[in-house]
Amino acid sequence: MSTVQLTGVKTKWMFGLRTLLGIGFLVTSQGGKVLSQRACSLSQSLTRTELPCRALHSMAHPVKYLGQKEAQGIDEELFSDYSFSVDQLMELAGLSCATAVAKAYPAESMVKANPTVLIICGPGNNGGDGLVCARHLQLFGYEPTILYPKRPNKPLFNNLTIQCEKMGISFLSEMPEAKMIDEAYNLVVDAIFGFSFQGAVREPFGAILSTLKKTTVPIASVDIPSGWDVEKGSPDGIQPDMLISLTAPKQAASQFRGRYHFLGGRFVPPALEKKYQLNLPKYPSTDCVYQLT
Ligand SMILES: NC(=O)C1=CN([C@@H]2O[C@H](COP(=O)(O)OP(=O)(O)OC[C@H]3O[C@@H](n4cnc5c(N)ncnc54)[C@H](OP(=O)(O)O)[C@@H]3O)[C@@H](O)[C@H]2O)[C@H](O)CC1
Ligand SMILES: [K+]
Repeated sequence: MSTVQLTGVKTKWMFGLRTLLGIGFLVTSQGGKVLSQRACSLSQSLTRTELPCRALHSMAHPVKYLGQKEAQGIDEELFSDYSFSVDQLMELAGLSCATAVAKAYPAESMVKANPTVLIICGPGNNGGDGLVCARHLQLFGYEPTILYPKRPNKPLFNNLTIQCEKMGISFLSEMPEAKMIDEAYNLVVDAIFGFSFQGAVREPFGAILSTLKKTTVPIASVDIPSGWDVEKGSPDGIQPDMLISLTAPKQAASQFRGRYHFLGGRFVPPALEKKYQLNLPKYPSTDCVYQLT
């Protein structure tokens, strides 16, 4: 065991193969980028199939990056033509997010004494994915806490909220300051906005995103980094360490500079994939996520 100082946080870490691959350690995005590049080249020379990097993947099998209208069209078709319910897909989406988090940030390697995770949920289905993710993270041995400032009064979201409460997950009444987040949590899951986000950010989310920009703990964004234009991204926005694209990446994902890009939401019927020419990668075995980078 050795001890290193990362942005003022005393961090114990094992220098094993996992470290070399850049998986499982919570560092700032700057440190993350270095590890990420390292992980990519190492993985290519060691295990090409286990940790495919963006370039490797895109050469062999380019996944389609969706525009906003196309993403909403596929979503709509899943519900209308294929008769899925929102609850069904949200459960699979949220489970994918929790699984991706567990793969990239194993609870046992978190730098704080407890594997605490702050999950910030927005007012739409992206927020619902966050609630499901919180529930599964709890089952995976993490200590999730939820901030859910704008709750739609609909059975779906009420039920998801009750499920989390009954599982002993705490809900915060207000957004903590950046310093407090850095002290108390290992990771923030950003489930504020997904592919329906448009225009200038309205409160209370403007203040929440400003605070998130000041934090140094890694951020894992669900589907889109919140506040980013769904197609063009946002150079001044939050810069997550992880992105979990659901169904297929959106065009903004091409601006993502974090370490981990996962694909989740393994629920797309083959005919729909073919119609939209999604070119989804083959998920390994029974996995519900695929690591793109
Ligand atoms: N097919 C799939 O891949 C599935 C993905 N899922 C997840 O669903 C989201 C998309 O969900 P949707 O409800 O359509 O939209 P969002 O969650 O992105 O956001 C809608 C809410 O956000 C508010 N909003 C929009 N823009 C702003 C803004 N500028 N400022 C503040 N608030 C904003 C909007 O408010 P309104 O007042 O405009 O109504 C909505 O309340 C997708 O990304 C995935 O994460 C499904 O879970 C499963 C299927
Ligand atoms: K998000």
